[in-house]
Amino acid sequence: MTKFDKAKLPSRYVTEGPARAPHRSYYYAMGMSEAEIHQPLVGVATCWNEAAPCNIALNRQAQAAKMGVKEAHGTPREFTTITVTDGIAMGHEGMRSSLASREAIADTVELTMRGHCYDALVGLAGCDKSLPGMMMAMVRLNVPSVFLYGGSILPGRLDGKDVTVQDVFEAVGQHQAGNLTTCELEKLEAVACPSAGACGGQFTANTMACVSEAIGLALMNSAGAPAPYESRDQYAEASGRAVMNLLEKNIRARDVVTLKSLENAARVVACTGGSTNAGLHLPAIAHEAGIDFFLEDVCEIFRDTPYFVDLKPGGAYVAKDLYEVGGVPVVMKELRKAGLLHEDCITADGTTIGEALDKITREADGKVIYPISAPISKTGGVVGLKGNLAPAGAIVKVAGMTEEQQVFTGPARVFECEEDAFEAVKARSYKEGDVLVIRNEGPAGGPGMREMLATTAALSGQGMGKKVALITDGRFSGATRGFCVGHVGPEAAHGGPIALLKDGDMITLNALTGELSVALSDEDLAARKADWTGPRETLYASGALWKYSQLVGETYKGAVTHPGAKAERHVYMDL
Ligand SMILES: CC(C)(O)[C@@H](O)C(=O)O
Ligand SMILES: [Mg+2]
Repeated sequence: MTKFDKAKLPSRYVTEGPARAPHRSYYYAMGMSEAEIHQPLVGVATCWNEAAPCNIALNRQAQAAKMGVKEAHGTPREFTTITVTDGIAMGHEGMRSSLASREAIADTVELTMRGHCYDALVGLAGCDKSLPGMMMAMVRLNVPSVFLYGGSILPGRLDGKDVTVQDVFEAVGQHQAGNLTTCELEKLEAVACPSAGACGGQFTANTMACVSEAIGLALMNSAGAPAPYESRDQYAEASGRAVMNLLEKNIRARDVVTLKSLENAARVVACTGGSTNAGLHLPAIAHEAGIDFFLEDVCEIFRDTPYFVDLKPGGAYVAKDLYEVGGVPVVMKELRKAGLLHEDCITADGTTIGEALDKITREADGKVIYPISAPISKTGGVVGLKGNLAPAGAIVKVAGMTEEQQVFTGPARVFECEEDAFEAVKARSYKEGDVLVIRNEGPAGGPGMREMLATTAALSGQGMGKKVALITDGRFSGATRGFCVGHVGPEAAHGGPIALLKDGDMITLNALTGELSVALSDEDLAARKADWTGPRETLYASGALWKYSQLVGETYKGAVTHPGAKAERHVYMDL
């Protein structure tokens, strides 16, 4: 006997009454028993595929999640969605599909859930866009939901040192500069990524994995264990049981994701020196709940959050090291000590964050996680900027940079797209002191807001990462380092000031005061705007990317494809 009142669950539309006999026939066809058909139906969405190591371990974990659902008298129904893997899409046209895939993932999970009237959702994801896409679907549907990260990759080992894919991207620059032989490059590429799992530093996937715990959608500590560890499967099973508990208590995704829990998530991004992409994904998740939590709100949190977790790319350690010293819960305990955490938010086990943290006995180890009272730096590893060059804001990761390195003035060197900039970097046709400007790479103008690790890593690899600055209306990888300012808004395609820059304009970037400006008066900018010939024509006149370019909204609001949506009028069946 199930303790769930099926008459109140969405799945009754597909399993109950004489009119649903044909529907039940399909379930019998898949080997389900009568009892299983009449239990709650739980969608188990995974992003498993063979595109990249990030998602390859999800299938195993999904089976464990399904066991957990079954143990708690639910019937799991597994389904998959798409992914685009940034590491492989990087540096070419393919990267335009990346951010657009976040929306496709949210949409496909939503449509599958709606079409089959599932009652709850366990979502497993392992890569940069699949994590926020899955969380967006949970908040959009507002069903009882538990998120589970697929886990990070193990670090590679070369010449007695841990290495990650970041080293391989940067090795391309060393190779271009003649400081690395082809043979050495090949040796590195063969060992840098030794297992299943998402990129190992505090890059975008691990940043969003930390967010999943901090925001409350994932069980505490579930993000930490690397993908190949079968100990992850205990969390998967527990996630399956947890979603049934939430269903019983009718705790839904929007009870968990609130303004306060978004603030908790932003704190964790800042104190770990996380990916600037969180400046897009947190507003996008908030948007699904009808909450205005824009880039400037995220940056406001960053401003007074100490940076105290020493992770790559700014710092020394990888996700596995963080896990070994206690993971996100220990980080959150430090935030709590400084009064920087809302403890009353709900987490995936149905208790509050404060209650969940009370059960954690470990303390900051002082090496990977510093005590918040003696942080690496007093302000966040990620900073927001504004000024006459970015009236709608911009974002930069400063983790690992000294205060002197966070102020830069130099002449603009303008490129109309990433390829032009990469070629110039490859040919070393730029100078120390330049501010490289890459425009027409915004969400609508790219289209797709490409991530530019190939170019920024090449600069670092050439040893020029600290000698130039870079600004763009596109975005950066979590593995990008150097003074690289992204999300400059409004984007060039919308006629933002970045579209009006000319070579030689003097640009000032100041992460200490939060300024991004160009030495042009309002009159100068207005005169240039009057002469502006309009957005550059993109390559895409049809298909998914054209559709995306037509629908996508502004960067500071998360580059969502339905900026006018009214989440407060949301319906999922009659929940
Ligand atoms: C390839 C990476 C490192 O995953 C990157 O895409 C990121 O955003 O962190
Ligand atoms: Mg990425």
